[in-house]
Amino acid sequence: MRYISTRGTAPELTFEEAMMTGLARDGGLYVPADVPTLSHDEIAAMAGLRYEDIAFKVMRPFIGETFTDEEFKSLIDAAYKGFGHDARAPLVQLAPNHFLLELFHGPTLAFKDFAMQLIGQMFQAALGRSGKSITIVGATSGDTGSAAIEAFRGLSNVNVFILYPHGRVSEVQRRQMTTPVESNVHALAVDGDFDDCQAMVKDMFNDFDFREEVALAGVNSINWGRVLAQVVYYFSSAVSLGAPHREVSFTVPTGNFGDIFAGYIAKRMGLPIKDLVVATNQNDILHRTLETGAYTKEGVTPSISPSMDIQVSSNFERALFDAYDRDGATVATQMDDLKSGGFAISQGAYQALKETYKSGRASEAETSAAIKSYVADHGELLCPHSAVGVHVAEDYLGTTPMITLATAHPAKFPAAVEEATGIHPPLPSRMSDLFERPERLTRVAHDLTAIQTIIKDRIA
Ligand SMILES: Cc1ncc(COP(=O)(O)O)c(C=O)c1O
Ligand SMILES: N[C@@H](CCOP(=O)(O)O)C(=O)O
Repeated sequence: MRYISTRGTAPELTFEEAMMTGLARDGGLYVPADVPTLSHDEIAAMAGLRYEDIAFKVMRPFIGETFTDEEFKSLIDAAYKGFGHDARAPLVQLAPNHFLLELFHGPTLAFKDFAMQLIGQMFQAALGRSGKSITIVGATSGDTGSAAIEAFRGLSNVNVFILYPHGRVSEVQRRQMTTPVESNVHALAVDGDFDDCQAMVKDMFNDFDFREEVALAGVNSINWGRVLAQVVYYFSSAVSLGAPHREVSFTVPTGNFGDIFAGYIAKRMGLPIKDLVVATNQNDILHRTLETGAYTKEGVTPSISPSMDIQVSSNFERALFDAYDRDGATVATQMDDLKSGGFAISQGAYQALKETYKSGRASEAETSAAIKSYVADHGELLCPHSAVGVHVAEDYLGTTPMITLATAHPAKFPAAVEEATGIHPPLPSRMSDLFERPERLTRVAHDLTAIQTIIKDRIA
């Protein structure tokens, strides 16, 4: 299995190389040269299996020779053993044809744990073999950062620096990043928004001297391993509702487009998915793009679903690459145009995107109303991101079962949940002292060179 860049000029890599490399050297994102498929019988045989066993069957074709089967199975088992639910990703029925996929039973209470816990295991195995040390630099709107810190805290051969937008993550998210005591984790509060943080991380990858000097690695969804691990729960949930014998649809609260792109990969692998619905909050660039064919940046407006406050949606590049029949030069040109405000997608590529993705948006009022009505009518207390999902999904309910992804636990966003319902969602007991733990963070300006200096000084 080889991996190629969405911009067409970086070297082809193996799975292990792509995982450890992060961003391609031409600025693109790695994708598999060919997407492997699973037969109807292979998918049918997943019925009744443990989540871990489905994970092995789904991911094995992508990893080449990186791990033996036995090694890979034990990494998967280790990744999910700390989850607070035996099913790992349980399905809850909301209405006759509407289901909620709870992805918040991992250690940091968001769907990021599914990929980050496994990436943590895979990185440790690969670094153990090579004897190397690395510096992970990540950007977060709240959840990737806490999941990454949890997965890598205390490791002697990994330093983790997380850039988050100061004042724009929830207090629980911030404390999850700032209270771990291990000296290898560093929370950097940036004066800017998530897009600024993500752009600086990509700039660090494009600064080849810095990249070599600190042995830079990425755990954002830049990293193909992140997307791959998220493909699994599309299979586990669809199979539990009768796939491959019947179709299912998914609605996915979307920001950086990694999660819904994982759903698209599941479909390419042979899972019978009817609709893949992109659900955005008021920062609705993806919905507007799918409505108009023009990707046009506007400012980010802080919302009650802060993890989706994103305008430059990293994995949309992977979607464009396929929509343009894998023409890396065209993708590179469009990504250049994005720096100066946006680009128009060609008619053929736009049609391809429209055939693959449907979309909708939830305003702030609609999000709050969904939080309120789903607890009142369905007994399900939702986080604001999941509420965006169910609100949008309602427009697509029909005869095909719809699965909406619940991407975070309501207790990560207590202010928005309490405002909508009057209910204060409690944190699980293992983190009930989160608000008593001392915080450790560094305030930084939106200044790439200054942040690179901090990173170099800290790892020296
Ligand atoms: C809780 C939550 N929901 C939804 C999203 C959007 O997911 P993606 O960036 O993969 O589109 C994020 C951030 O990634 C998130 O943290
Ligand atoms: N919402 C994310 C943003 C980063 O997304 P990623 O999937 O590329 O890591 C977050 O919570 O940080």
